[in-house]
Amino acid sequence: MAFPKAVRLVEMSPRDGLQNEPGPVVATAIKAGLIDRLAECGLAHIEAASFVSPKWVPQMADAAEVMASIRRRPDVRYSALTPNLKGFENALAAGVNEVAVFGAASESFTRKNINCSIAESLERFAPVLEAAGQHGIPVRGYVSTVLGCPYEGDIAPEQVAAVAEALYDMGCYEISLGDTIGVGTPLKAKRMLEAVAARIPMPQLAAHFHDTYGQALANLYAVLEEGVSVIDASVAGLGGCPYAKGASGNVATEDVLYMLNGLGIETGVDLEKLVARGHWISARLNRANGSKVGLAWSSNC
Ligand SMILES: CC(C)(COP(=O)([O-])OP(=O)([O-])OC[C@H]1O[C@@H](n2cnc3c(N)ncnc32)[C@H](O)[C@@H]1OP(=O)([O-])[O-])[C@@H](O)C(=O)NCCC(=O)NCCSC(=O)C[C@@](C)(O)CC(=O)[O-]
Repeated sequence: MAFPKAVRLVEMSPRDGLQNEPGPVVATAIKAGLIDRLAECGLAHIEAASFVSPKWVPQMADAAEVMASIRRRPDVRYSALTPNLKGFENALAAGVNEVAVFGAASESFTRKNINCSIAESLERFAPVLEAAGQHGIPVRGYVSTVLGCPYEGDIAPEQVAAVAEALYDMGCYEISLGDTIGVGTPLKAKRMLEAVAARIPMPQLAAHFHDTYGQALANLYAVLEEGVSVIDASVAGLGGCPYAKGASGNVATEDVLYMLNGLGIETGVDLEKLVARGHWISARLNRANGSKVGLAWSSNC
């Protein structure tokens, strides 16, 4: 299979990147400032917030305020996580363009993350899909732990495919496949993707890879070869996983973009501006920039 001509980048840093940030809650103005700066780079889909329980994820407690503070652009889709109907109603009131439900291929991870079984999670998502349909809001579906679980280890590709298919059949327009703890390797990623793509059309699949073991770019290359054309990434590699100590954030958007540019794949995103945004947010959070491209670019390497 040939590489896609164009890739849609879905920017994760305001949500996946910040939800697990240690220390004090990041100020709403910084979150909104990050989203606005990312939109200026040409990123057309930004996951801006999470309408989840503030007890579970305190960093996302100001989701509505973040949505109210951003300078909305008509060419940008602002999406948010919604684990249940309550989250959906709050997200709708805050004016999101799109929502996402999030499940996992592992029973243990599902329990730790959203406090229910896989079957119960699907039952909870059904009314979200129904309400979203009534309001014309597209719903994305996430499947976590597609290449390994911090509690159960290896996850069978067929198990990933079954959960992905259930979300797709429910009406999720796109399924994002999450290597939550970044343990995957390219061949494993290909095999998992093949199992899912046997049930869901490839254009409806997205790759959401974390970089804990430094494999994310290699894994992305492998699934690009198979025809994946939607990639989730986080500027400066922001993020982590609350259930896997030491897990890294999403692959850095700058690093993905540099690779895609090298492959001649269109994204519509400006790398120079993005590198500046990566430095901007790293300085605000007082943390090291996790993008190799960001660091190299700025040292004139
Ligand atoms: C799903 C629940 C709510 C279940 O949590 P629960 O405790 O089982 O829910 P509950 O229905 O019993 O409610 C408990 C309390 O939460 C409130 N509540 C209930 N729902 C909401 C809501 N939507 N917004 C605000 N508040 C809410 C509810 O009103 C109640 O408040 P209380 O009466 O105690 O004051 C909880 O487990 C939760 O919020 N989990 C979120 C976990 C999370 O956000 N994880 C990170 C995102 S997933 C991820 O990062 C992976 C991904 C997507 O990036 C892909 C990858 O990398 O693999």
